[in-house]
Amino acid sequence: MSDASYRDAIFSTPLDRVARFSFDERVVACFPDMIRRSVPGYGQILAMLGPLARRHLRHGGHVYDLGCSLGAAGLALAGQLPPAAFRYTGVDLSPAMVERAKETLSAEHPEHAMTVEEGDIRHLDYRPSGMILLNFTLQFLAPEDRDAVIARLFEALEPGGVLVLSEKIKAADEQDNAWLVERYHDFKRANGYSELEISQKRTALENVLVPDTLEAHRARLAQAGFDRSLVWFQYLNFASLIAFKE
Ligand SMILES: C[S@@+](CC[C@H](N)C(=O)[O-])C[C@H]1O[C@@H](n2cnc3c(N)ncnc32)[C@H](O)[C@@H]1O
Ligand SMILES: O=C(O)C(=O)C[C@]1(C(=O)O)C=C[C@@H](O)C=C1
Repeated sequence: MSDASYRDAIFSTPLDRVARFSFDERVVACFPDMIRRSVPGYGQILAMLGPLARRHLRHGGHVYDLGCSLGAAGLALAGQLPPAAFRYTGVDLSPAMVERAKETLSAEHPEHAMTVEEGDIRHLDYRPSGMILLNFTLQFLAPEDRDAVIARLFEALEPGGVLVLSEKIKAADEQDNAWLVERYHDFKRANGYSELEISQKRTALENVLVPDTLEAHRARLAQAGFDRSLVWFQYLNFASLIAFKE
């Protein structure tokens, strides 16, 4: 199968200097395994995209998947909806991700209208869309860039459109946050990651993945113009929101 991947062992040996995390060739090669073992609820979130599209996307509408990585959301939609139901554009900044995503989508779903392009979601010339997915992508943008991107997505959405925003989050209360982070590390241990892997990955993600609180996300969505938003999924410090443009 074209999405077969290696087991993630990137942080398994001691590194003299832990480099900033980046979506390079090594990460691409093990990404399906990494994200499945590192993001609580990842599979459940993907499994709801088809049902959400059935409810909120008009037949044949356009879907953006921003920071699409290997196109997992596109694969999930194509597995659940017929080809005429939607058109899909995946966008990612990492050339290695884009190359693999293109291969996978065309090999597995040649009958679906799905394209993947290399681009920076901060500077994209957005076309009108009925559904926009940001599945664990906004967290990688510099905090000061986030408001403008969400505002542009609101503009790009057609009336009746929805934004699905999945993110690693932090709790406003320090004690609650510490508990969630510790249980998240337990989740990683249960999925086979060692103490060394957990701590080196944590270092690599410092100042690269900067989580917001759910309150900050909802305030940003409201500020951008979204009429309503709600958290439809949460598993430890990972959550998914849906925001509606009336
Ligand atoms: C955690 S991954 C997303 C996972 C993916 N959405 C999924 O469901 O499997 C984050 C992705 O965002 C991409 N990314 C980060 N900053 C970006 C930007 N400014 N523009 C486009 N893509 C970006 C990264 O290259 C990476 O592939
Ligand atoms: O491993 C972590 O600590 C994570 O936060 C998981 C996470 C993410 O949330 O995007 C971080 C980087 C990889 O893209 C895959 C998963």
